[in-house]
Amino acid sequence: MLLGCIGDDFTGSSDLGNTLVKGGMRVVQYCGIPDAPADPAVAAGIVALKTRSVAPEEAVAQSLRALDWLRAQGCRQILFKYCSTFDSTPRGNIGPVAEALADALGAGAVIFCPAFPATGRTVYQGHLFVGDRLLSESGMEAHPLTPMTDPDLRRCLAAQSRRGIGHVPAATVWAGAPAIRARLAEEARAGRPFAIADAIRDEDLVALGMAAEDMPLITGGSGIALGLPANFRRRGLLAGQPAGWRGQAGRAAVLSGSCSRATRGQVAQHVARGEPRLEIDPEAVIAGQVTPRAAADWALAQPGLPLVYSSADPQAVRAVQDRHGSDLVAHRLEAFFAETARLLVAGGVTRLITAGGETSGAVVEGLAPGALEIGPEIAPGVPAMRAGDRLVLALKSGNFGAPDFFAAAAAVLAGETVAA
Ligand SMILES: Nc1ncnc2c1ncn2[C@@H]1O[C@H](COP(=O)(O)OP(=O)(O)OP(=O)(O)O)[C@@H](O)[C@H]1O
Ligand SMILES: O=C(O)[C@@H](O)C(=O)CO
Repeated sequence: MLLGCIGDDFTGSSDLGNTLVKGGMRVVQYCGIPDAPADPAVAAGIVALKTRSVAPEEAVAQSLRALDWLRAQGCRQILFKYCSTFDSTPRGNIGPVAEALADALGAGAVIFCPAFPATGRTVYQGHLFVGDRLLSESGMEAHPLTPMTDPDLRRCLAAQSRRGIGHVPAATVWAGAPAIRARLAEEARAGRPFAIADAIRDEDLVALGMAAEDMPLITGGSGIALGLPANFRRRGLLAGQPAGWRGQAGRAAVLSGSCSRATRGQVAQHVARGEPRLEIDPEAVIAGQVTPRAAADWALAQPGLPLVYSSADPQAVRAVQDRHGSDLVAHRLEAFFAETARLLVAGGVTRLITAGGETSGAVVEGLAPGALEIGPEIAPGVPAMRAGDRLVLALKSGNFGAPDFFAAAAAVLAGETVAA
């Protein structure tokens, strides 16, 4: 294994896998820390954790265990993947995890760059933008777990880290890898080893990756991996391309617990196409009036692409959260979707599509597939994945995908090529 990656959530880890596969690496995503050695043919291994919003101490402990396993596989470089919207709280977990990894690896200067231009996330003057809005005006300021109210990533990181915070401005990034390296060294000498790097185009991320070639640790969104496969290729450590994707025939189904604007648009499109759908009322789940068994039986009896969804608009979400508390609602719905997924797979579904980071995490933990082989891209940030001989998956982050995402995912999972 050349590159060892630690992801702070499951869908975000598959987003990173997507970037690395497009760069020509064979990539496997491990759901949790494996207890056996990796297949030696894997070029990049991603240990997917669910550490984005747990206590910092827990996130650090799990990340260090993941690091130990990755180092035992011979990795030459470690990448810590977090969200392209820098999802964190004033306590963490980006700062504390990065600090612990930097200490363990003896890393000096460390790049921090969540930019993902293909999905509108760019960093300029140390500030994070989503499209043409600052992060703090993008909707992320109202996130239920990790509200992002400060778009200045230098201040965000300073609040959750004991290291000095530096900056690599866009003009330096545009000057190329040697200039970036010089700036990082200068920042480290001045006591600012954790450097927020500007990046507004893919080329900027490639230049940052090239500059980080000899660094033991690099951190960012999936975009920060854009330049890394070429580093290994230049050194003769990586050759060829991963084996072609083998699609999976058989029944498909979609489970959506994401309430993001993008997902609600995808649900609306699915409904408009006349595809079968079953809306799940959280009240009915909490009262035990709707069961996973009933939802799975309904889906298994449908032709086409059945969708089971609780996706709802913000007012409806708030109303049920006000009645029951957001933790209880989330917990019940996630358990509902995890059990429905298990029943669907047991009932013969071979292509499963899930929407929402937490929802997908619960489903994957429920299915316990161990390792997921990353396949081709369905949409920016979302790859097809194989989980063993009979099951293929697509795990969609809430904000990703075009309105026809569900149909596109079912087609790619079946091995069909779809127009980009
Ligand atoms: N109708 C609903 N009312 C209240 N909560 C809901 C409802 N439907 C889903 N939820 C809960 O809302 C949360 C949605 O989070 P999830 O991470 O799955 O989606 P997301 O936030 O859109 O995705 P991402 O984290 O990838 O951006 C889950 O905990 C889910 O159980
Ligand atoms: O970086 C992103 O935006 C995604 O991979 C993700 O982590 C969403 O939760």
